[in-house]
Amino acid sequence: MIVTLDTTRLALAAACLVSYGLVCTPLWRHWRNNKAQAQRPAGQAAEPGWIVAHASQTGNAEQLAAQTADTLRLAGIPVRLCTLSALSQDELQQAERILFVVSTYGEGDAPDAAAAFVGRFMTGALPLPRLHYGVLALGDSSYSHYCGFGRALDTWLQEQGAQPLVPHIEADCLADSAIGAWRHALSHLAGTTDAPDWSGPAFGAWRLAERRCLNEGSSGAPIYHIELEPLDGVLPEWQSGDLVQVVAPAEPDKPREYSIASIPSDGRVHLLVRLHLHGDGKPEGGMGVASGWLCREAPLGASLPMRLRQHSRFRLDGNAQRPLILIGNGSGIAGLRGHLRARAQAGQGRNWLLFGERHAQHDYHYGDEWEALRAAGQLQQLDVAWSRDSAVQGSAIRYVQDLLPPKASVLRQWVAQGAAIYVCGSLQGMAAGVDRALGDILGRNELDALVAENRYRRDVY
Ligand SMILES: Cc1cc2nc3c(=O)[nH]c(=O)nc-3n(C[C@H](O)[C@H](O)[C@H](O)COP(=O)(O)O)c2cc1C
Repeated sequence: MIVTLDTTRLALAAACLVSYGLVCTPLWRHWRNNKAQAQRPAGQAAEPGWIVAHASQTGNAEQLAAQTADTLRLAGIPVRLCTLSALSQDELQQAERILFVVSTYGEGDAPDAAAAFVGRFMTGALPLPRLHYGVLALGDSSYSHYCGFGRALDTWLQEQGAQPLVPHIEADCLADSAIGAWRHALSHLAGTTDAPDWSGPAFGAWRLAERRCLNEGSSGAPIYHIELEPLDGVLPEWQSGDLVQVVAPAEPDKPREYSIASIPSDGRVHLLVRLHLHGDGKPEGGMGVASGWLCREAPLGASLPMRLRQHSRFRLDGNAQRPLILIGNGSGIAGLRGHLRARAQAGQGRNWLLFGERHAQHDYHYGDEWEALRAAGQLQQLDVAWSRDSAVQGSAIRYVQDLLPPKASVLRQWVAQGAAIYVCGSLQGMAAGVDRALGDILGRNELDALVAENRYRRDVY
């Protein structure tokens, strides 16, 4: 045996030992966890698992939560993946480790799916001394209440005595650096180095095949019907309610999302894009980067990077056989058009469309399609509100939400017959107004029950 007192050699040997330990510890934990799982009698939970809870409106937080859970499972850790509102008081108080992945909506609010959690727990005190937690907050720094809900949740948890496992992480527009930091923290917490690939599907090349302005002469900003086809000719699968992410050349790292207005049998992806005008409302005053490029600057035939994204909370899914009440305004008609086309294809005629815009003469987007569907018995009820026309005529019905109270008894009837309600369009004014009108007509508890049954779905922006 060679014994040395050379300090350099000793330091090197110590460093080797530490590195060896660092490499082995995760492997050992992985092995130990797998072994513990294998030895456990069926049905018996051997060690308290982790919970990964998500609150998501359009699916980003839900997807990241699922990837978080997969990474933990890969490290041999038992995980329960659920929505925030599915957590009971007992679970919260008994749990030792919960990872929260939450987005922010409205003006710093929780997504719809977390409303019950906020109402039940966050308005009061709930001692959580056992709990260790992490928060990944998704948001967009162009909103004034950046990551408002994630921050509020983090503060509330600390006030209840819960201990952060890592400082909360904020992801601005799903920034890679923040998602990377979360993955890194996760690998560290789980003691694993073999995290699965989290990157989304690659952007494909699509051709701008058709574009036409739908509202020439309107006092509102121009709105364009746009059709795109894949350059390689292979149309991907999607369902009505899904979204696309489009990248404009001037902002390659900030994809914009639009609802898909068509179904695969149309052979193309249709979008309805409102041209965003700055300043005085004239294109010379400046246009939105993505909408300006899509609606005006990109020449027909141009190729653009785009990918499709599942929007599970706005799909028909379990509501496909139910009567549908579709409520929207402005460009929100895009997502509703996808559903109406899917329904027509499936031979489901029990549909009721309520739509609001400015002028009957200029802003009845796809009006000929709605009239044709109605004539064919595929749209049982159609109600429209014209905000600028009614102002001139002195009518009480100005916005789409004003259509609801006069139809209260029909609405109750449809809901009693099992109808699902889909709302698509602007958050400001419309979504809150529709929500209030529905609450008044059906009762808040009934509306909350519809949310819980996935029969009240919103795609609002
Ligand atoms: C209508 C609307 C309102 C939003 N409000 C906020 C906000 O107040 N603060 C914020 O940080 N992000 C806000 N966002 C951005 C979302 O949190 C962000 O897009 C997030 O990635 C969505 O994740 P999700 O798909 O899981 O819901 C808003 C997005 C939309 C469409």
